[in-house]
Amino acid sequence: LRWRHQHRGLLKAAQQFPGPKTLPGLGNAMTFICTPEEMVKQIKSLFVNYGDIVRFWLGPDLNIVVACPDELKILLSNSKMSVKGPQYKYMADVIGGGILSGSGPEWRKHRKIANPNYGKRAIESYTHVFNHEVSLLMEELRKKPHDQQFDIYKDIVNTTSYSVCRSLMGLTKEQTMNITGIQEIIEETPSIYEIVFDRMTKWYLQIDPVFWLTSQYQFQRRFNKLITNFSKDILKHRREHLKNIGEDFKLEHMEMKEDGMLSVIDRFILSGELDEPTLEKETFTIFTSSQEASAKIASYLLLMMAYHPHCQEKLYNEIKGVLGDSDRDVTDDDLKRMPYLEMAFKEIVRLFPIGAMLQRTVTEDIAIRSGYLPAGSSMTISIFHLHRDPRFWENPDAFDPERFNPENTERRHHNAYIPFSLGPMDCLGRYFGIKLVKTICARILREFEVTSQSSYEDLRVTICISVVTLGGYPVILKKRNSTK
Ligand code: HEM
Repeated sequence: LRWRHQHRGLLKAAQQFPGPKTLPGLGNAMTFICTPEEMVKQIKSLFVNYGDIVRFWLGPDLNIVVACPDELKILLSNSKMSVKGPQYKYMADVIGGGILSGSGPEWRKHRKIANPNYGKRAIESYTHVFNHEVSLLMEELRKKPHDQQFDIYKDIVNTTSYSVCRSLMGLTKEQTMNITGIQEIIEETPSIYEIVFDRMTKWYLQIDPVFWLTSQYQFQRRFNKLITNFSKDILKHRREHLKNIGEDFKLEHMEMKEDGMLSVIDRFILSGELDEPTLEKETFTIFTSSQEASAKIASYLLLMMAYHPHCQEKLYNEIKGVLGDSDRDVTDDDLKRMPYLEMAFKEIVRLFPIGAMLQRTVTEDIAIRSGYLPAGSSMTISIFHLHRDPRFWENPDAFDPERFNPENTERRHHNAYIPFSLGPMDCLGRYFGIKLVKTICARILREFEVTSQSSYEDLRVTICISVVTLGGYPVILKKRNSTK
């Protein structure tokens, strides 16, 4: 009763918006106690039953789900919207409240320090590292037994992880291979995100004493120790490296707006702004925000090519036209000459977004078309459902890169496509991810024809922070005749 009295303004404001019936204390939290696949349907049914702006309560948190693209663009770009929502707390329990799950002055400071390494010019300087790591991947793929199906994500995630360590984090190949616990971290990261997402969506796991009784909590504790040791090791290497660099060089490169000569970790250390525990968490965040997303998108792209041979043929001809028959490095100029690869990439991040659902805290009342979002509520956006909304996408679940040819792009509702989010908290690593994914896929598809024993109709996906498949990324690689 006291809660109702204290929050009567929020309760009243909630009445502006339609939404499902609530249970005392729980609100609509029970809606999300279901199988992962059911959850995707439950969220869709909210839009179908209640329209573009829907309210639901996760316990005491009022969520207003906005599905109208024009409204979304304005809201995400609004400075009053640069506080991440309460559900990010469960992410912060693992990666800290910094660049990926934090808000306010701390987040702003970290983002500003890291920014120079994510610009286009800095990413250009990573060409050699990306290609070297992909060459090692190609060697592994060539050893795969002929005609045997395997989960390609497991190979690609090593490539993306090592690429990140050797570019954004500044480590040598040898240091990367020997970072404490790197392989365990790579293998267990999907499980930790499952736990985080479970806590975001299951009300009883949000009660700390209940969570502490679970095996998930034990796993999270162990994983957090892995993170600490992993990050300590990386920080040690970078501190040793920085001792041997002149002060003028450091000053000059710290000032640059776009630059890959210092690593992100160097910038965090040199800024002097982060205490040791924060440095450790942020070191892991820089790693995890990039390796997982890039590996997933590359794996989806290859799987979709396996499921859509006519698209693969078109893409193969484009890649072969640019790279010829040799297994040479892929450059930025090469990628610019691959428009179909760009279209395929865009279609992948439409269907399988990395930030499938976002949440922001409304810090002050914000006027919208049909009323206002009250301070203290959360705005929730389902990029997954926006990208499959039949009002904006014909045959929305079908894979069709042609949606992104210039004519169709022109015709489409521009704000209905936000794979990297929008506004001050948009994706920092888009250029990094795009280039790494394209480099991996162009080189694999040039040398191998990709097939699968399953078909697109068999693909089952769910939301677990990003969109994940329930059966991995099962492909068969067959060497093309013309490749050397
Ligand atoms: C390749 C496909 C990728 C997609 C589709 C993607 C998408 C997104 C989205 C939608 C967000 C907003 C998340 C939110 O507000 O909750 C985000 C945030 C972020 N992404 Fe990505 N991402 C990708 C790859 C990467 C890569 C490779 C990196 C790093 C190299 C990266 C680094 C980040 C960071 C640091 C943020 C937090 C930004 C902030 O809050 O200030 N992402 N990404």
